[in-house]
Amino acid sequence: MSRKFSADQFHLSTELGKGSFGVVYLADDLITHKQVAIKQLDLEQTDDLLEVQKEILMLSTCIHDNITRYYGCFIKGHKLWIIMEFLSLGSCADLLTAGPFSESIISYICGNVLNALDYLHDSGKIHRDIKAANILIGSNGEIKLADFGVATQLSNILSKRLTFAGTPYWMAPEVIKHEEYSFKADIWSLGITAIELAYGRPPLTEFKSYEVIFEIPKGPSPSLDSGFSEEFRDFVNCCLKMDISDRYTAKQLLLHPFIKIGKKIKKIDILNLLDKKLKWDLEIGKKAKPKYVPTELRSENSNKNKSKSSSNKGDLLNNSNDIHSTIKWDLTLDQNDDGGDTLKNITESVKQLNMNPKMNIVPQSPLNYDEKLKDPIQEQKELDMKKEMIVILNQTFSKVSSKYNLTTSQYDQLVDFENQLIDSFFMNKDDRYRDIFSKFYKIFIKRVMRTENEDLKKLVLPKYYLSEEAELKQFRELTGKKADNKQILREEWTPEPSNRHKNY
Ligand SMILES: Nc1ncnc2c1ncn2[C@@H]1O[C@H](COP(=O)(O)OP(=O)(O)OP(=O)(O)O)[C@@H](O)[C@H]1O
Repeated sequence: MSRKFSADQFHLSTELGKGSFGVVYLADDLITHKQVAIKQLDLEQTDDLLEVQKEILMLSTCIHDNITRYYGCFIKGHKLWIIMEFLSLGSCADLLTAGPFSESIISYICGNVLNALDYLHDSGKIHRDIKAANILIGSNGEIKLADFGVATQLSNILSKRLTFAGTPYWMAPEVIKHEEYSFKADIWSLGITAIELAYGRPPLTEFKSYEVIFEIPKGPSPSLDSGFSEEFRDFVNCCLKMDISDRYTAKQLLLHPFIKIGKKIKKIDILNLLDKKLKWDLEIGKKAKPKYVPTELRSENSNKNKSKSSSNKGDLLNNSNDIHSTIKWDLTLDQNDDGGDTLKNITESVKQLNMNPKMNIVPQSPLNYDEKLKDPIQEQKELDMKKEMIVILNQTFSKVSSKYNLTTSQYDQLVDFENQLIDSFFMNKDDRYRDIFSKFYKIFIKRVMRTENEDLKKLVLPKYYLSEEAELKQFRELTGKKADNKQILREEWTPEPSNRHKNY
């Protein structure tokens, strides 16, 4: 029997994550005293909502150990609230940010997802959106599929007003070609997900999402490189057969030798993924997720409190808490279950990191990228880049030291700073980690440019940025137009951009 819900019975707290269509929050159910996850979707068109509600009602009858429970849904204001089981370790995609998974963990995850798919396919249902972001992990290491059906219904509705609905990297060729497709489309997506878990991203990410829809049907099927075991490579090949009739079923894949490898996985192995993720978040200085702010409070919060990327305009207050509050929150959640020992380990490692912020923890992916880099041309390229960076740093150093007459301690500190810069780009040769550092610099500079604390701005930003920011401000005031980047400014403001540039 389905329960009736109302918004008043839920106390929403931290944001758990964002998807294409909405935001997911952790909430306390004040009636059952249990924690649930609530997905809030901004829906402007209410005419299709009945369909979505029916779909979720159907989902709530879907009960399986490897499928996230959907308890029900209701509409509040212009939002649809979907109430579901809370899985405290989040999604595989969340944990994957700290590095690819080992083969045995991938086998364990695939085995569990296959159990869910076998159940769904036997009952005539297709998931349609298998990917790491839709595989959730509970505090006991349990693996559960989420977003089943809901995503499809909603994307149908939302695509009427959005140009972009979903991401095609996991889509089977027959789905892209709009051919008739069956439950075998889920098997293709599982194969792509297995590759995603092994490399940290699905195949073909070098293409934009609108380009990839032409690439997938062309073939050949993606595959794993020879660094992986024979069993794993064969498993992926069985999932990724272009010809649907050759593609294995969930039942057949459950008997595949690769799936046996995951049977020895223990809860601690899964919890270690969380440990690694927490360390990684700490390493990159990830901030706590924003707290939920009820709609009624929105008007009291000025525009500057808006989360820019959120589709729920004005919903979120930027949280001033630092990373430690996230970690504390994560740990308290799990303290109620029987994972005591592992949690102690996590607490200890986090404590150590807090006491010694200089402790050098660089998250290592299970794949050794140094090992993988055997190509001599690539190695030479690496060496050349490093040499060039050192040359540039030395030139910078000598310019700074001659201009500013450094003390011994300033000199030492600059040397440390230089070494850290080199390490951040060359210690780990995986592009994703390097990319994080360059993204970090970019966002940091942008944020400082926007601060109203002029002293801080002057302290951190070079003169070039300060002058440019002043010009942007003047441009906005005079034209009433928003100009957020150099390009717009140059196109609309300066007649001869190249000359202006020479002034700096
Ligand atoms: N039941 C849940 N328990 C815990 N965390 C959840 C739960 N559901 C979702 N999340 C978190 O919220 C994030 C966003 O979920 P959501 O389903 O909205 O989007 P998605 O599946 O990641 O992407 P998309 O909607 O584009 O398919 C997830 O990646 C996960 O971190």
